[in-house]
Amino acid sequence: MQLKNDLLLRAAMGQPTERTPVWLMRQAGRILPEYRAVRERLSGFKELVETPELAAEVTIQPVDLLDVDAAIIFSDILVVPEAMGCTYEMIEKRGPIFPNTIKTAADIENVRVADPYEHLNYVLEAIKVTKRELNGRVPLIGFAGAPWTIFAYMVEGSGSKTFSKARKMLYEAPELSHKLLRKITDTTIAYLKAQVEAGANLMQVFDSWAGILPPAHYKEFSYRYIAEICQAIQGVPVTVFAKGAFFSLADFSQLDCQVIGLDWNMDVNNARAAVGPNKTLQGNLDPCALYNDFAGVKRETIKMLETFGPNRHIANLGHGVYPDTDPEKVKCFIQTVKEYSHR
Ligand SMILES: Cc1c2[nH]c(c1CCC(=O)O)Cc1[nH]c(c(CCC(=O)O)c1C)Cc1[nH]c(c(CCC(=O)O)c1C)Cc1[nH]c(c(C)c1CCC(=O)O)C2
Repeated sequence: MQLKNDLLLRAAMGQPTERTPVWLMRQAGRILPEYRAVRERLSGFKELVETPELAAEVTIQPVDLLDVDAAIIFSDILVVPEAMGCTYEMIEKRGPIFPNTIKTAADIENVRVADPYEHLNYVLEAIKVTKRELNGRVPLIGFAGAPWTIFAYMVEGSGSKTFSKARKMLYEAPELSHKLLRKITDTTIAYLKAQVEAGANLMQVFDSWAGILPPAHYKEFSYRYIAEICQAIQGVPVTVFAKGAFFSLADFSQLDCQVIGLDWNMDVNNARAAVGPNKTLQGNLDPCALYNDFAGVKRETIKMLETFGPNRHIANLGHGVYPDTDPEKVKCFIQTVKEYSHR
């Protein structure tokens, strides 16, 4: 079906656009009272993720309420380790916990390469329902975690300041680490391909814990698997967002992907110089800039747009929007991008 608004896809491919497209990481979620209303009726986060009609409903909320240029399928990166046999629990106000972490060679042996059609069909169904209900209004973004970030959760068992258990495994058992990363990569490639087949228009790979690795480890245990994923996903643009991986931006220029996401620590001019002219950059306003008054939100947003310039840019925050952000400030950010970048 022909999209009525394909700004995101054209900007990703480096084609000219009338203005800069804009969406927000974590736009579907707690910033919207309408999301919280759906969520409160349910037993928990997982019921929402696993019920395609409800996942589609909250995926579309930001399109209706915030007027963003893309929807992102409501799910989580942690559905992948769950499909591989490591279930997670989402603890209210604390985050995810894995009751059984990966510790030994036998644990890694027991992890399976998941078939997305068997173990993640609820996400594929949610994509199909969302595409039908969006009716071509905006593109739908599919996503997965990068293998290293998924590995970090499977080994550590929860979020962590240091992820020292996960990083320790890279030193103590590099071959075993690669064995697990191999299984995660194979699952992720099949999963992303299935999302494309279900109708998603662009894929984003989240490497949320990229920034905790030394550059040499990043290259060996993360980058190479991301490169493989990029090569395997054809037919839709791919965005790689590796939070904190400023040291790898020059390597990212070699990836078979169209868009590189920048976090708010990254200097836009340095990033452009490292990545080169042939990729679109996405980002990178500090999520805290949205705690400003309206004039401040506008000012910071315009500053960001001027730094990136009009071409090969997708406006976004440098990470997910914080849950206590006023949706009116989010709207101000979006409207400012639309008005200011119009040409
Ligand atoms: C690391 C990571 C996770 N999940 C995700 C990442 C990568 C991006 C990033 O770095 O933020 C990705 C993610 N998680 C969620 C989405 C949905 C789509 C969207 O971006 O709008 C996406 C793209 C829903 C969610 N995932 C989660 C929520 C909040 C849970 C709730 O509604 O009760 C939502 C809306 C929970 C979650 N999920 C995860 C954590 C650490 C937490 C707890 C912290 C938090 O609450 O933000 C793992």
